[in-house]
Amino acid sequence: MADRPATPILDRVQSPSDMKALSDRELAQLAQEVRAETISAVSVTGGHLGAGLGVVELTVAIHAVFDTPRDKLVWDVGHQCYPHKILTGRRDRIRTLRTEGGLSGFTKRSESPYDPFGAGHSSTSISAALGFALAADLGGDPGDAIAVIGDGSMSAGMAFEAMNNAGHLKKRMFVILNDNEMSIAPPVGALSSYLSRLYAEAPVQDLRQVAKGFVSLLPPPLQEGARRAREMLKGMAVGGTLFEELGFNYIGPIDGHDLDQLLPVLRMVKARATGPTLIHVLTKKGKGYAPAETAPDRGHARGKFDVVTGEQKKAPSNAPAYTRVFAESLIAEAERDEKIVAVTAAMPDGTGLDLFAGRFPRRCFDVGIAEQHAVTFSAGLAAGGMKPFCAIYSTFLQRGYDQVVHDVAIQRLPVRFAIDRAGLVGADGATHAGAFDVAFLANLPGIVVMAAADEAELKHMVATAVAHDAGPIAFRYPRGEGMGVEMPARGVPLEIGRGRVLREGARVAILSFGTRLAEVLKAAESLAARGLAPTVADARFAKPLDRELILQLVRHHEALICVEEGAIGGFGSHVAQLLAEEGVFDRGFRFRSMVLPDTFIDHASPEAMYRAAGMDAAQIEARVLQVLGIEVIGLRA
Ligand SMILES: Cc1ncc(C[n+]2csc(CCOP(=O)(O)OP(=O)(O)O)c2C)c(N)n1
Ligand SMILES: CC(=O)[C@@H](O)[C@H](O)COP(=O)(O)O
Ligand SMILES: [Mg+2]
Repeated sequence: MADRPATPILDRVQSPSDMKALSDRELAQLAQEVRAETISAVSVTGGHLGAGLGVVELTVAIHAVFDTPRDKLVWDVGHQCYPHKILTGRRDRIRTLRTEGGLSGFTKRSESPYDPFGAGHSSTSISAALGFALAADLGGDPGDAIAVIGDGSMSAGMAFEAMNNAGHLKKRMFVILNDNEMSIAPPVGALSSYLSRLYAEAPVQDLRQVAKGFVSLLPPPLQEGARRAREMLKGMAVGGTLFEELGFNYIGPIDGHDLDQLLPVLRMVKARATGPTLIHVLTKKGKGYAPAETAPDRGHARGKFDVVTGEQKKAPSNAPAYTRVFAESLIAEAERDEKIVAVTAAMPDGTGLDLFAGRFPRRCFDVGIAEQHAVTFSAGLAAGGMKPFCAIYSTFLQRGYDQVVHDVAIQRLPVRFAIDRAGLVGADGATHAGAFDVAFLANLPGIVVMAAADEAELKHMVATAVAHDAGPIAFRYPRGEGMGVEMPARGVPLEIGRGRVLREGARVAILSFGTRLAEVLKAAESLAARGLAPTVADARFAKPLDRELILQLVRHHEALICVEEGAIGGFGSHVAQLLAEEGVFDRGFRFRSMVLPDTFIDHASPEAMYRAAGMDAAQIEARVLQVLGIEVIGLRA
């Protein structure tokens, strides 16, 4: 075993510039130290583990060979960026990952010059890197542009839009395809099979022409490595690839954990490549940590864990998670209705459709990271007579919005949208907030938009969606555990457009939409203790609104306050529109709409984020007192 350096090399690396003087052997040692640091950090904070472990050597090699941050390194999704953050001056804060005030779990421009482009959603890196490459070409920020994109993210249409354009523009840029044969779940799709064939047959683009003579260009210490690369390439077959057809130089596949391959190839392409170049690296998600390597999801996301055993320290919950309630409700409905089918965009576990697929393998479709396709595919299923449940997180549904409008709503096709992760999601921060779905859906003619106030309501909304064939219908529910309410034996379809009054009060009515209801009821309790018990109602529907209920609340109260887990333009805006149209404001009626603030809220716990958003029980109470003109010291509305 090579004698280990007395001082960890990582202690001598404050930034990538400190890596330039390291030998290849020292870089290999550095990679091991970065891997250990990544495991240690995530054991403390929780977060995305497997993807980062899979790119440790690649991260070291890129920062050793390229001149970051002058060269722009753009990570796709960004969930694999923890080794990158450790090597780019953030090691001292790496144990604040995904915590309030701490480092983001994804790349973020405002966090570091080494994060030239933010991420969180997949398949954006090639587009962004191409932008940087053209900017440099046109006299903007100089430097090379390198996108690192996974095999799963490569399956999204946006990645091929960018490849198509890059191949056309023919500007020098680099795409490193990190192929670990994993998405969150095992990858699906023809592209995944194609990539597997690429290294089964090992056809590689013959770079001997590029390799010829470049050795003399490199400084002597690097020439040996370059010779090895040339020898290695000599042994590889010549073959055409899809990527070359798109105008890229293709190199690979190479072992993404072998610095003896990575370093000379990256040095070579940096020295000599012209035009767009794709380097296909093979890696293992979770590499170097057995509890991740052997896990079905390869350690994609983990709570805090014990490094030795890999055991997660997750507090047991006494309430079913909303996701599981959705899945179990849909399974129960599908037992009775063979028209029910389900669609996910690469998130079977996150949406709970892995449970549905286990029961109905032929009626569940994972289309890969392809939300646009998922929506229109669902529209096709509906047009073909099925009852499709398109289960997509609120934030990821943003990617398929035109398809919702153009292919579903205009044709009034009965697609059922199961919108999980509605509202603020916590550690994933602003890129994953489910803040906008009500705003971008409820304005569509003919759509029904619901929000579950608790897990029992969610079960009824699944039944409601099954029964609704008149057009598109969406129901939203948050990430995490339910309220622990009593569950009905069976979901019962709700009357479309009907809300419910939960407690009668006076002077002020609070109309809640979604799971803020729990905080509203807490606020109501506190107000009752002041002798100011408000009426509390659950709207259930943002579209169609329960006009009768709303106007009744107006008739019997001095003021109406709406509360929702969404940005402006959603439920409260629709109520305001109704009140305006009914001339309610002409009579000086007081109305308030509590929505998420007009800002992107950084990662923290969901409770802390809602507090920052001004939407916890105390702030709801303060808003009621304020609208009644009652000033209470210390209560911030
Ligand atoms: C538009 C979008 N849809 C879904 C996700 C959820 N997601 C995060 S990582 C991931 C899998 C990415 O697979 P790959 O690109 O192969 O990276 P790996 O985790 O294997 O390193 C998915 C589906 C996302 N971030 N963005
Ligand atoms: C990186 C990414 O986009 C996903 O892994 C996402 O973080 C999953 O979110 P949940 O943890 O809410 O399923
Ligand atoms: Mg992958």
